Amino acid sequence: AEDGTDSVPLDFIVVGAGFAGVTAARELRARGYRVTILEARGRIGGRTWTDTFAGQQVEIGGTWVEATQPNVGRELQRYKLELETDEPLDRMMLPTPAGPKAFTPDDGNARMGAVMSKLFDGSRQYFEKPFQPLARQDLLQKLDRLSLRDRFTELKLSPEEEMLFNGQTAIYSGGSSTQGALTMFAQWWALCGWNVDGWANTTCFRFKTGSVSLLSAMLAEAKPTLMLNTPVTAITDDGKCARVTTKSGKTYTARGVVVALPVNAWNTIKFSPGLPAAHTAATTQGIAVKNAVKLWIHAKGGQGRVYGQAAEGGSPIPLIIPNKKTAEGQLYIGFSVDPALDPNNVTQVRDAVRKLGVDLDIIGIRAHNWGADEWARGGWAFRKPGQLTSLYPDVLNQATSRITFASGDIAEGWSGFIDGAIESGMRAAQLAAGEM
Ligand SMILES: Cc1cc2nc3c(=O)[nH]c(=O)nc-3n(C[C@H](O)[C@H](O)[C@H](O)COP(=O)(O)OP(=O)(O)OC[C@H]3O[C@@H](n4cnc5c(N)ncnc54)[C@H](O)[C@@H]3O)c2cc1C
Repeated sequence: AEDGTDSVPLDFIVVGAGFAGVTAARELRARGYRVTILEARGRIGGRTWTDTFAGQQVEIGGTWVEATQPNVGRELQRYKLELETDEPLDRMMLPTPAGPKAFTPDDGNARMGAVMSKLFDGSRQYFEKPFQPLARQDLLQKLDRLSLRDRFTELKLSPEEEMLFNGQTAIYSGGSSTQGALTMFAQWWALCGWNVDGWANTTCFRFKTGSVSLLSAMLAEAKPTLMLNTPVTAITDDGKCARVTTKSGKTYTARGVVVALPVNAWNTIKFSPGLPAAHTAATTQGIAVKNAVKLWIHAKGGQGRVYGQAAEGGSPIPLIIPNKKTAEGQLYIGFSVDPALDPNNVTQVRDAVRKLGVDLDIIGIRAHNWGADEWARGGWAFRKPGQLTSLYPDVLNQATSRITFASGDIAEGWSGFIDGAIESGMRAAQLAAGEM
């Protein structure tokens, strides 16, 4: 009876032990329910993964958080966890029509901030409430159809100006600025307080004891039955209860299920009845970017704390950000969305980074392709044109009376971030418990 496999149903099943699922489990437990978590991987954390590389604690997925993000801030206080601040940058290598050029961090950020202000001009109105992205749906109907590329075209910036930022719009969008919605980045800009210091702060602070330390603290409170290596294949709501079937053929019955998978993975589960139209559209289109690779690059000293950024199309690794020092040199975080790059090939990585004007003497690489990861099927969330206004009004609701979805990919505030995953888990627990 205790394991839900016979006639006595469990209270709640949470599928997926990333931040959204673990939060939902804790919140359901706080309401007095017993929770079982079914997780496909052999570890918790999903698209966050605290590990070790070059003798240092590193995050293979989501890394940076801020105490000013509402959900992260609240959790830091609750469990008395601390953040660590990255050392300041020595210099920024930014693209110019004449090639990469070194800027002081103040100058480089100010120049990028000037472009961002133009690109997202109007967002104080259309995202007047940054945590309620549909508050001004009236203003968003047309705007939400624009890609970031459409907005660049409309603005007619000088090549110098556009190059300073289109590498970022391209990589966050998944490869090209035509793929990502203007309103996605504009919402981040609004959440950052409409200024470039706020934006720079999104890549500055990390959990001192790793993202896994927050998850572990939450789990200690949630006291779930946690089943790792247990992929779920089918979920049924028969009106009386929810039935969850695992790959090994076991079936668990519960009063409700919180499905805390990446949106891109929803369509790997057989749902009966089938998903509502908005949920189906979301998982068919995908929200997280498909080819996301994050690389930890270990290089001998020499280049120091240099930040490098390419123009759109300028390098298979358009962004590198320095992280910790090691005994031998310096760790850098690189991002790529180029399927042609072999992120474990030192020569390819060195050549890609050289295009940013940074010459690294690489002694080690630790890369993870989140797009190719079968339990992620994508990296960070970045909505496509139209997705906010067409999907959010429905996808935030329960799918059926006993099936509720949670994911950082569909947060109202910081979607694409850990904060958004926690937010979504909080909301899903309320929905599942019948409080909304
Ligand atoms: C490369 C990269 C860098 C990022 N950088 C940052 C950053 O610096 N700061 C930040 O705040 N955010 C960052 N993010 C985003 C952040 O990591 C995510 O928004 C957040 O972790 C998503 O949490 P989630 O719980 O919604 O999904 P996930 O963490 O993906 O959790 C879903 C869980 O479901 C499991 N699962 C999948 N299929 C099944 C199945 N069939 N059965 C059972 N379980 C299943 C998965 O294994 C996983 O554990 C980054 C993401 C990536 C990929």
